[in-house]
Amino acid sequence: MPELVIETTGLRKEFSTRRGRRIAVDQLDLAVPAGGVHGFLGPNGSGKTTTIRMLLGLARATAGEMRLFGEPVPHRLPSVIGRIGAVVESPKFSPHFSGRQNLTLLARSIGAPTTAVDAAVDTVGLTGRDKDRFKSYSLGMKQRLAIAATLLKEPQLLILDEPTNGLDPAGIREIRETIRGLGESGVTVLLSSHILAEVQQVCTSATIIGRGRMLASGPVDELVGTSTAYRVAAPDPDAASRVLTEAGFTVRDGLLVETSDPAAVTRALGGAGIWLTELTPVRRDLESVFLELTSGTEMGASE
Ligand SMILES: Nc1ncnc2c1ncn2[C@@H]1O[C@H](COP(=O)(O)OP(=O)(O)OP(=O)(O)O)[C@@H](O)[C@H]1O
Repeated sequence: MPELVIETTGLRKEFSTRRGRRIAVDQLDLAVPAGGVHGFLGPNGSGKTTTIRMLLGLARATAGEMRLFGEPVPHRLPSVIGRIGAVVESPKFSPHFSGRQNLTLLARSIGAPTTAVDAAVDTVGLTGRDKDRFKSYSLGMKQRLAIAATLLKEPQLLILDEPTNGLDPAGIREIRETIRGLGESGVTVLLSSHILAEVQQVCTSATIIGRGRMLASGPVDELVGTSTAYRVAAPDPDAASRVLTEAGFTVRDGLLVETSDPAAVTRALGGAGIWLTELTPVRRDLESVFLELTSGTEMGASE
C-alpha cells in the first residue's frame, strides 16, 4: 500500500451562487498516511464535506489533483472504491427491520458473507441490541449501524463526515471508542469534525483547515507541541506572581506561567523564599492551536 492513502494537491472547488463565486476549497494539499485515525478539522463551512464529496466522486473539482491509494481520482475511482467505506450522509435503513436484518440485506446485495455482519455488529458494539428494530435505536446507535454497514466490505479506508453530529456525550463516547478500535485494527480512518478537542482524543494525525485552506497538518503530538505553560501553586499567589513577573516571565491569570523551562520557575521562586506547592505542565489542545492559527478570523468559505 502506498504511504499516503489520501493525497490532494492544489485542490480547489468554486461554487457559483446568486451572490457570485464562492470558494469552498482553496489550494488544498491533503496528505493522509496509511493506518490510524486522521482528523480533518475545521469550523462549519470550512470545506470539509466538499473535499470529501470530491474525493468520493460526488462533486467535481474545479482544479487540482486527488489520489486515493495512489490512484488518480475520479478517473480511477472504480478501481479503488471497493476498498473505501464512507458515511457522508445518513444511509437509508428500514425502520421496521432490526439492525441485523438491515445489515444482512445489505451484505447480500454486495455479496458479503453473513459472517461479515457478525463482525461488523461486534466492532461497532451493537451486540445485544442488533435484533432490536432500527426505529427503536438512539441516534448514536443509528450512527454506529451506519458505520457497521460500511464495514461489511472490510474497507481499508473509512471516511466519516462529522459522525458525532447531534449526539449526546454518551453517544459521542461510543462512536469515539468504535473509531479508535478501527484505527488500532489497521484501517485508515479520515474523521471530519468541527469539534477539535473531542477529536484530539482519538486522532493520531490531523489536518486543520479554515476557509478551504490548510492551516496545519501532522501528527497530533507535533501539532499541539510540548508544554509551553505551567500552572504554579504557592502559599501566597500574589507574591509568587510578582516575583515571576519581575524575573521576566509572562504570568497569566490563575498563576499560569508561559515557559518551557520549569526549573527556571522553581529557581526564581526559591530564590525569593517562596516554595511552590504545585508545578503542572499545561498542554495545549487542538482547539487552542486552531485559535492561534486563525486568530479568531471568520473561517467559513470566502466569496
Ligand atoms: N452546492 C453548493 N452550492 C453553493 N455553496 C456550497 C455548496 N455546497 C457547499 N457550499 C459552500 O461551501 C462552503 C464549504 O461547505 P462545506 O459543507 O464543505 O463545509 P464543512 O466544513 O463541511 O462545514 P460543516 O461542518 O458545516 O459541514 C460553505 O460556505 C458552503 O455554504
